[in-house]
This record gives sequence, structure tokens and C-alpha cells, in this order.
Amino acid sequence: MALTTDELVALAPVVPVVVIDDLDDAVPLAAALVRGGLPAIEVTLRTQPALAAIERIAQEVPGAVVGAGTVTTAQQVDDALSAGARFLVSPGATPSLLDALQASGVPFLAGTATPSDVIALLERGITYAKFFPAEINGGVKALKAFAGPFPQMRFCPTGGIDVAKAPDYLALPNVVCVGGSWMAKPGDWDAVEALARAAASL
Ligand SMILES: O=C(O)C(=O)C[C@H](O)[C@H](O)COP(=O)(O)O
Repeated sequence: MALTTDELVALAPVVPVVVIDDLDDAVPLAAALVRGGLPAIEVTLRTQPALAAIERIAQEVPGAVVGAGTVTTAQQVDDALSAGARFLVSPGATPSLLDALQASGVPFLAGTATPSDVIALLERGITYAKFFPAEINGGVKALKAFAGPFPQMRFCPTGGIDVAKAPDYLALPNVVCVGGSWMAKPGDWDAVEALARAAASL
């Protein structure tokens, strides 16, 4: 059974945004994040090994719910699903990308930055969105302002958020989780686990 978006965003307060340059990092990095309490893991499709990394994490890391990030084309939606992605994250949203995301059958967070972006999602009945790049687009203040005209919209702000800034976002009623890369740097797996544990307890 595919996850619902409600289930996805409830898995943890933080979605790690992972950039895999070396395929061998994929499994130990995801395993450390899961041990720390962050099961929903977004692997960005920005690097050559990204799809293979999704495949390996899906097959080899019990407890991980792996998704694809930086999804910008319908082809990438297909490729990510074939690799085993269970959710999709996009930095933006065009009509054709939204068509592909809605047809995918898995939860997705399409990127919004402006009121018109939010309206375009609401017109399709979509009530969850990424807010990107969060800090540059007004951060907590912008999301507070969005709560007025868009009370039904729920956001996962991402971009420029760290462990110090995350609590102010998570305190907002219209924020369901935050995305960030601060705990997902490959190398020292114990450090990744510790940073993930701190993020999971936010
Ligand atoms: O490529 C995408 O689709 C993204 O999701 C971009 C990420 O949101 C940022 O790279 C988050 O990274 P930090 O700002 O380092 O936390």
C-alpha cells in the first residue's frame, strides 16, 4: 500500500535532504538517519548515483521510507518510482509536473514560494506543499502570512533551515515538518545518527 501524504509528513518532524555523490555512502547514511529516528529520507536527483542510491536504500535499509527530491520532469517521476521511491519532492510546480506528480500514486510535496503557487495547488485539491527556498522567501513570517488566506494549506519549509531555526517553523500550525540537509552529510555515521536524533526530537 502506498503511504498517504498525512502519513508521510507524520513520520518525523524533519525530512533529511540527502545528496549522494558516492553510491557507497547511500546505505550507511540512510541507516544512520533511520537509527537516529528520521525514516523519511529525500534523495535529491541532482547527482549521477541518485537513482541507484534510492534503489539501494529501498532494498537494503529496513525502516527507511525513501523518496526522490529535485524532481522537475515527468520522466524523473517515472525514473524515481522505478527505483523504488515512495514519495516525491519538487522544488517548484508547473502544470505538467503537477499532472505527473498527481498521476504517480505516491505522496508528493511540490514546491511553492508565492500565493499564486499555493492557489495553483489548491485548485487541484492539493493541500500539502513544500515552501522553498524557505529562508530566502520570508521564512517563518511568510508562512504566518500564508495562514490567513490559505488556512487549509500545510507546508514543509525547506532551504536554509538548520537545527536552530527549525523549532520556530515547527511551532507554526501550518507547518507539518521541515526539510534540511544539516544532519545528512556523509562521512561520520555516528555524527549523522546523533544529529538525526536531535532533529527527530524537535
Ligand atoms: O533540490 C531540491 O529539490 C531541494 O529540495 C533543495 C533542498 O531543499 C535544499 O538543498 C535544502 O538544503 P539545505 O538548505 O542545505 O537544508
